[in-house]
Amino acid sequence: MKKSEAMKLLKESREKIDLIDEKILNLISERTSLARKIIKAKIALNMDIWDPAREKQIEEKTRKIARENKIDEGKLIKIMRILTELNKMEQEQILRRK
Ligand SMILES: C=C(O[C@@H]1C=C(C(=O)O)C=C[C@H]1O)C(=O)O
Repeated sequence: MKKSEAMKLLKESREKIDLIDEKILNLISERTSLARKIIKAKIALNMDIWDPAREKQIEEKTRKIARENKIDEGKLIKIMRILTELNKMEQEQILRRK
């Protein structure tokens, strides 16, 4: 591959990653903001913030998608655990403000 072609390929790929990253971050924000509705429902249902059964369901779905896409299961699980921790933190903050 010529250097100029390589530079063009790198630039175009990074531009695509930038767009994907922006979508991912917006989706993370949307996912986290759902904590407001979820904690409201949990208060009415007298439910704990932490729901291990639900998190197990999410983990199993994550493992399935990781296998289907040949992505490291452990790493994808870690990412999802961060997202669930983020959501639980948001629920706890809302609860403390009530
Ligand atoms: C969002 C919820 O609260 C917690 C966070 C979860 C998540 O971020 O997916 C899942 C289960 C709960 O531990 C929920 O109960 O659905």
